[in-house]
Order: sequence, then structure tokens, then C-alpha cells
Amino acid sequence: MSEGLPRYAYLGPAGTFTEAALRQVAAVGECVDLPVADVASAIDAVRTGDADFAVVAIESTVEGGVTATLDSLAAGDPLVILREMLVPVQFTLAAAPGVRLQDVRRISAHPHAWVQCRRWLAHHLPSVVHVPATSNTAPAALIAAGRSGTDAALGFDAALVPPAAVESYGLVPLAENVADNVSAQTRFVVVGHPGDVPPATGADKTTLVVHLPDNEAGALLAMLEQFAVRGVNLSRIESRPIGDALGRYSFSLDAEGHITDERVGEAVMGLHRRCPFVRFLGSYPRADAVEPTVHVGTADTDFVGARAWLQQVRGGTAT
Ligand SMILES: O=C(O)C(=O)Cc1ccccc1
Repeated sequence: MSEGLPRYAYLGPAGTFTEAALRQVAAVGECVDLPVADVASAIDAVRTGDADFAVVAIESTVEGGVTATLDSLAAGDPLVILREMLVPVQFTLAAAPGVRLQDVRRISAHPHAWVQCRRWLAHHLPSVVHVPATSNTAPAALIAAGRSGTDAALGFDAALVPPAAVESYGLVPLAENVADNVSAQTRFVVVGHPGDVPPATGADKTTLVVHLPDNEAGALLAMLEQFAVRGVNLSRIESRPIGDALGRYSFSLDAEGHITDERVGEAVMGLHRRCPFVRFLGSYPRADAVEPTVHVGTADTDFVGARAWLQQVRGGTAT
């Protein structure tokens, strides 16, 4: 019975790293899995009501921000991030039974997987051709659908696949641990409708989208100063084209702290005063549970105390 269970849209088919991230949130049977073909469709499924939540990749140690996710969240009906999950990323080069490594001419792979294995591929299979895939398990599903690995209609001989998915799709490994960076990780987020903000834990992150005032020298510096003077560290900042004219960029950033932290709230109010567009994309617990360094004069009590003092000054009672 799946009635009443939360519905999660995610990049499928089954066995992707995105599904591994979803499993950190809801076990099989605790939710309805809605596999889709791309990140934008997962996010749109929440907007249309086809899903309650989407699980999407937002940042990787190799590629930085996942632009499809950042762009989908930056515009359109507002959604928020509720939670983040980290997934270690490794790849196996796999194929249908019978295919040998020396026969491999064309490899199907998600573009992010391809870049993560570039050095290994250049060294071991220098003339191999990349056949782009929509996810890390899409080519595995094609092979499992019954086409032999050497079938010309398939268009590829092998695929870069998450290690855990090799067996479930009936593939055989040709080479394991082919990713160039052994400690590669991808950060995934749960996206849902705005509502109650997850409570502060003391180790939180706040994601924002900000547009700067046009033609103003130092506008980017002024935006960053809102955080700097209040002791708020940023763990990610990226520019993305707004899309309406050349030279117009939107900034997507993660700030350390929760919107209910005084220093973060004050910084966001500063952005609201100075910037033509600010979108709050959520405050949520950090997956690594690392607490921020609180600099002198930027604790909640400092802001509350300063506000009380100002009241006294204004009321003529300050000592
Ligand atoms: O979730 C997956 O498995 C994907 O296909 C997206 C992806 C690609 C590369 C690294 C992490 C996630």
C-alpha cells in the first residue's frame, strides 16, 4: 500500500547516486519512488503536484555547482531546500556479459561521470568515444533491456556505472574504481514547498539567490560585505546568467548558519535593502554537522544586546 506515503521524484532509473541519497531520507517502502529522466523534471514534478519532494544533486567536489539544479531553483514558483545528504561517488566500467575491455570503443556515461573518470580513460582507453547518458544507470537499463553489449543499435559497448548498480542490472565489471578522485562526493538536497523552516541545529546552511543592482561599481563587494561584517562565512558562491540580457548574472550562494541566527537574519535583511531580488532557498542542517566559527561580536546575544542598548540610547536611558 503506497497511499499516503510521501512521493519523491529523483533522477532514475533505480540505482543512481541520487537514489542512494534518497535512501538516506526514506527507505524502500517508506515512500513512493518517482524516477524521472532529468533534474529539472524532478523539480517541476514538485511544482505541478505530481511529487511531494524532489531529491537532486546540487554540488560535487569535481564539478562544483550542478547548474541544472541551481537554474531550476533560481526561477519559477518558489521551492525550498529542506535537507542535504552527501554521497561518495565512485565508478565501475561495466558491460554486458561477454564484452572484453579491449573491445570497448564507445562508452555511455552521464557527462558528470565522464569528467570524473577523464584521466583514467585517457590513460587506459585513449581513443574511446563518449556517448552521453541521462543518468549513471540509464545505459545499464538499456543493456539489461536485453540488447547485447555489442549490438550496434545500442550505440555503445560499456558504461560508467555506480558500483552498487553493476550486479542489479546484470552487468559485469571491466574495471573498478575508475574515478580520478578517490574522495569524490556529491551533495544532494531534498526540495519541497515553502512552509515551516527546519529548526536550527547549530550546524546549518542557508541557500540564497541574489541579483545585484545594475551598473553599480562595487555591487558584488557590497553584497559580500553584508556577510563579512556579520561574521557569516560562505561555503559556495556561483554566478549564473539570468538569461534576459548579456552581462546580467544571478548569484547562488550557501551561507553558514540558519535564517533564525541573528547574524544570518541581519545579513539577509541587508541584501533585501540593497539588492533588487533575493530568494530564500531554505535553511537546513549541514550533512557534516560542522558548526560555524562565531567571531567576536557576532553571537546572537551580541545582536540582541546591541538592539537593547540602541533602544536605551533612543529612549535617553543609556548609561
Ligand atoms: O545520480 C546519479 O547517479 C546521476 O546520474 C547524476 C550524477 C552524476 C555523477 C555524479 C553524481 C551524480
